[in-house]
Amino acid sequence: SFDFSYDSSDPESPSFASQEKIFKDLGCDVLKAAFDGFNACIFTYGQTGSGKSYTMMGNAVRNKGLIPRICEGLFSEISQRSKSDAVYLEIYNERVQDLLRKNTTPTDSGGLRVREHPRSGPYVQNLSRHLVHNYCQIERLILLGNVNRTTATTDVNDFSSRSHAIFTIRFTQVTLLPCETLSKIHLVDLAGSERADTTHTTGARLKEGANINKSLVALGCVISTLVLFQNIETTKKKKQMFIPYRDSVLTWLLKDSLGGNSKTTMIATVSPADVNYGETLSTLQYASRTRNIVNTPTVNEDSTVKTIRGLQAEVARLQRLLEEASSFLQNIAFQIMLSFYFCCRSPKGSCLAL
Ligand SMILES: Nc1ncnc2c1ncn2[C@@H]1O[C@H](COP(=O)(O)OP(=O)(O)OP(=O)(O)O)[C@@H](O)[C@H]1O
Repeated sequence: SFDFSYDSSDPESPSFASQEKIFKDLGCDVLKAAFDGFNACIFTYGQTGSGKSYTMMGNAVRNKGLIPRICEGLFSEISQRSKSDAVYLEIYNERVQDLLRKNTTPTDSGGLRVREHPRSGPYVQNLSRHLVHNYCQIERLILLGNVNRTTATTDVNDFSSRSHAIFTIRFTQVTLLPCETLSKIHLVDLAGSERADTTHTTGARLKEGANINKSLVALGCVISTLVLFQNIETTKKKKQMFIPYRDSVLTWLLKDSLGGNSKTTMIATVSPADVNYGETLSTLQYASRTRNIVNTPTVNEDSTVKTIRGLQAEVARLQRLLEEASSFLQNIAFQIMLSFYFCCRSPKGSCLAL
């Protein structure tokens, strides 16, 4: 089962799906979620060379992919009261690297450290964050990050991504005060699953391939456990279950997007070639399992803003009560005055009761 299915192998075919079509179907939902105050995520999964980077990034000039189009959409609708910042990282051989600032302080293992905040969740320490005001600024960041990203030539793909890349936009909106929402948009281009016998990799490429596969297995494991978790009915058993998010940096950073607070879309890319039958089947099985995950997206409001709004509602309620009480008192006063008037005007010894 699936929501959409696209064929982009032959531009002459009547069923050909352009980058614009993919954006209209999938990217617009991400924008809507962000403007409504939800977190959103799109990630691509598929074998090496099947078109993940093409779908996410595209050909920068002619055939823009989802990332530049989503950024364009965001800035075309953004208001004066919104602000955005972007981070761009890659996970290369299980190490996190900042794609927007090469000379970051690495840990002993050579990458940046991933930590977890009790409320806002996992984050990368010392990752450079860039305030962006318009599309040109964010486009520059995308291009810089793409230049820094680790790619290499394999037998299957001339520009094969050797790392998982996560481009994250934090989008804050201040609408009628007091209302502030923060949406995190994760746009993820995973490195492709690959078999050494088809890619003919050796040495460093082989090691990269092994690490790529390792984190994709960890992703698969998280997905399977989440599906099991959601099928369990008793809360006690649910509490005993452990979701192995921390088994890889990728799953740890995408914790919210997988079974958490996010509207997430998975794009499975497959090759039309029959030699790839096995990989295609495995990608579709992976996607089919992922579809069973139920996320719980909520609007991300600032807690102080929430408190202020609660207090404002309380003030409004008390004002209403005061108004009701004062009109009741006015009414009583009027009636007393009226009865006094009639008492004064009635014949001696009798009093008109109202
Ligand atoms: N729909 C498409 N139309 C035209 N060209 C495409 C399409 N999909 C992929 N390509 C081309 O195929 C090649 C491989 O695609 P891409 O690099 O996106 O694969 P990938 O899945 O990201 O691979 P890897 O996992 O190795 O990084 C690229 O040259 C890309 O431009």
